[in-house]
Amino acid sequence: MAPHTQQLTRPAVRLRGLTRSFEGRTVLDGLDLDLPAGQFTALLGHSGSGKSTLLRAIAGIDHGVAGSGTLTAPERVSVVFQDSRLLPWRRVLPNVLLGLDGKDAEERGRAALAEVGLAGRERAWPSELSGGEAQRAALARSLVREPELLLADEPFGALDALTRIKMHGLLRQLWERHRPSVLLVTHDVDEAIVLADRVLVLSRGRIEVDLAVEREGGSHGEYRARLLHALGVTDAGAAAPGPPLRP
Ligand SMILES: Nc1ncnc2c1ncn2[C@@H]1O[C@H](COP(=O)(O)OP(=O)(O)OP(=O)(O)O)[C@@H](O)[C@H]1O
Repeated sequence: MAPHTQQLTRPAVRLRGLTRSFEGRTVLDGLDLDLPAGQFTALLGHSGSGKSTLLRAIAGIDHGVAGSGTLTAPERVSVVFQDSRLLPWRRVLPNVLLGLDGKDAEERGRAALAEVGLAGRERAWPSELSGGEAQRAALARSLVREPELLLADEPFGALDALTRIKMHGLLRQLWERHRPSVLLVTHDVDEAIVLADRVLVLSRGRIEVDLAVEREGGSHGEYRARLLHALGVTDAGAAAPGPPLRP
């Protein structure tokens, strides 16, 4: 992606009255949402609340699904999933370049791999990568397409806790450098607060909570409590801290 130079004022994504149903069950129910250009937004919601359905609708990969509403999204959209979806029969660099041509494509692919910390692994097979490295390669595959909008569906969900923390740093760094609009679907309230400038909660088919996260001066604990409350989850740890482990 080209380095960010100016913020667009027009929303990158505009949804109005978005409805999606499966077998007569309404999952998204007249949902309205604007995602400003360049904003990092996280989307929380219970399992089955429709987060992936919403993401697929925005990505335009829900053909054949019953629904209505209007949707505006940018032209260049990249999607990252929980699994890297690298083709096992191609090495890392050709995976990153898949479908791209042009004489500078290879150079851009190498630069994207370097940006995600995979310089030197261009000729590795996907089976030789760790889970975290595979997700780095998936991020490079997105980056090289210079997306205006990056949609990420639980991209770190299958990673161990330490790798997740490293990937948080990487994603935030890439976002700060290139400023695509990001919509990150996650189950993890802390991940949402750490990464995003705005956290949405999807419930009953609509955006029920829209919380701005102040990076300077905001309280992680307060955001966490508000979001857990909105999700109807009792944080037993916070309510009853219990005795110290080593009195
Ligand atoms: N293609 C489909 N056919 C039938 N039902 C579907 C389809 N896609 C999603 N659903 C149903 O729609 C509901 C919302 O699914 P979705 O995957 O969007 O939820 P989610 O919030 O992403 O869940 P999770 O957090 O568990 O991934 C679920 O009840 C699911 O079974």
